Amino acid sequence: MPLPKAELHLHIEGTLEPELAFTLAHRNGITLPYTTVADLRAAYDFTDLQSFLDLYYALTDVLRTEADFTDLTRAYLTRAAAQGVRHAEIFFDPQAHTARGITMDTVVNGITAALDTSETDHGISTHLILCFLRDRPAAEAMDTLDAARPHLDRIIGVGLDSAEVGHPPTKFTDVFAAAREAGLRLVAHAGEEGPADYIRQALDLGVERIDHGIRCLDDPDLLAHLAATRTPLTVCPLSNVRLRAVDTLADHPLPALMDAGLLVTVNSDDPAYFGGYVDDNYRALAEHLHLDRERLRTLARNSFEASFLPRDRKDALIALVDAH
Ligand code: HPA
Ligand SMILES: [Zn+2]
Repeated sequence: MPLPKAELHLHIEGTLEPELAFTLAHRNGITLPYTTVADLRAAYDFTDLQSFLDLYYALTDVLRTEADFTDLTRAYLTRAAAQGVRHAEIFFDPQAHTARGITMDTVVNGITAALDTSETDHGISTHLILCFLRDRPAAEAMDTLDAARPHLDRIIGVGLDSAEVGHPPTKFTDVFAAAREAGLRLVAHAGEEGPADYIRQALDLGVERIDHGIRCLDDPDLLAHLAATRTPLTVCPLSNVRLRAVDTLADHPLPALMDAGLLVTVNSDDPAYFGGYVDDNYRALAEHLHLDRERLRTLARNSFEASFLPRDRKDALIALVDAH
């Protein structure tokens, strides 16, 4: 059995497997520009974040109805259970859908219908995090937050994703202040392709976790600050290699981040696109970086520690790792 763990960096749209993409395209009368699953998988040859995002956004077009979002989320939860996931904090990108005329209600109702049965079906507790697309205007992010207000009982926090370079966190200072005012938790992607300074800016927005964050190694003072404050990083090793933020798994900076005293977690990001779900990431690290069992258990404990669960739930889940 895989180690019990939390997944804290997972884009639900990034769990769309080619088979389900074809099923939903057929159901919705959409013709994809690919004829077979193999043909589509062959397009998963990315050179950077943008080349991935182009395909990721193109394929979201098959998601049209509540049932589509429910099927997508159910498929993820089924796979996550087999990977030892006991708690998942799931990102979604409403602007990728509302920009196509799909309503916020359709997206949130569809996803939460699957989350509602996750504890019973899979023993996985869940939280939902709304991400703003940083390459779109800040005013649109504010409109997105307003459109989500009727659903805030189902959304624990907000994040920031999409094309990083040229779209610094400071662009979203007002939106993040409004989200905090609404009682939401804050996270942001920073330091994936962008510079260490974007991590500093994300901290200035008030975020509690940094998604990716690997570029903090370029700034020793920032590294020391992240260690001292126990600010979690949600690191995604297979993603970093596929999007060429890191050359090979053997070169991945995860051990250096752990050795610097950071609260590092391992996550899958967009598993349908990057060649593995969360335990596949743990196993790839074990193999290529020779992480021993105790280091893997530390990563699993960190995943619960870095979650937005209440203290007693964290402790109960950490005890499962200890007993594993
Ligand atoms: O890894 C990512 N980085 C930025 N934006 C994203 N949107 C989906 N996945 C990602
Ligand atoms: Zn991500």
